[in-house]
Amino acid sequence: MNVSDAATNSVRIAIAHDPGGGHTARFAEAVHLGATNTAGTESVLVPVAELGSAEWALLDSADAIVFGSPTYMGSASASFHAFAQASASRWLRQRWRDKLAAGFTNSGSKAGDKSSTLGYFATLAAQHGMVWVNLGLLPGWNRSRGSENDLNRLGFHNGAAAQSDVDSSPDAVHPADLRTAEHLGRRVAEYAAVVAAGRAALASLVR
Ligand SMILES: Cc1cc2nc3c(=O)[nH]c(=O)nc-3n(C[C@H](O)[C@H](O)[C@H](O)COP(=O)(O)O)c2cc1C
Repeated sequence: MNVSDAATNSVRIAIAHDPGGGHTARFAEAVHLGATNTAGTESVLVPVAELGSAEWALLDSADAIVFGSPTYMGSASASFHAFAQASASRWLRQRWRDKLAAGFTNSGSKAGDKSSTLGYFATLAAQHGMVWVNLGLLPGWNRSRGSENDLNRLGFHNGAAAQSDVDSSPDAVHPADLRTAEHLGRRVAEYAAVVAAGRAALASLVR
């Protein structure tokens, strides 16, 4: 069992992300908000460029890890890939096996090859034996009465995707994308609680 405490139903989510130039940091904070606003959840933001032993321990003890990065050149950033490579030490012992995983990304174009980044996160999670939590939202902004303010306005399924104009400041990120990221944080927190409760129930059966 991870840090979740079955007695208090508390679960911990770690958001392993590259804040990029600031836009992606806003979405990491939104995922964090969605998770912390879910009863019984602790959430921690872990910037992947600053990993010391304490930060690795946070990841090792989390019930769920949410991966996040800007999309640069059609994939996660170099900084995120360096983190993924460094996580091979965990992969070798399958240290993160059976944790939940999810992902989010942000890029300049509406599509912008963000699917590649989210797909990469899912592959990274699979290599670690983690269990992928998708976005769980129907696509928004795809009907005559739809609007860019719809949740999941960009229509992704594998994770939360955001678009920020390349000449905009991080203060100007799209509110619908922030709400979509918050939704992901909430969804991961809810599933982490379900898994923790299920494990506790199974453990009590075999006692
Ligand atoms: C090196 C580099 C590569 C980029 N590659 C892409 C890309 O593949 N697709 C895209 O839509 N935007 C791309 N962009 C635009 C960024 O994804 C966009 O500006 C994003 O909001 C940056 O987020 P950040 O402020 O968190 O770094 C790229 C930007 C840079 C600097």
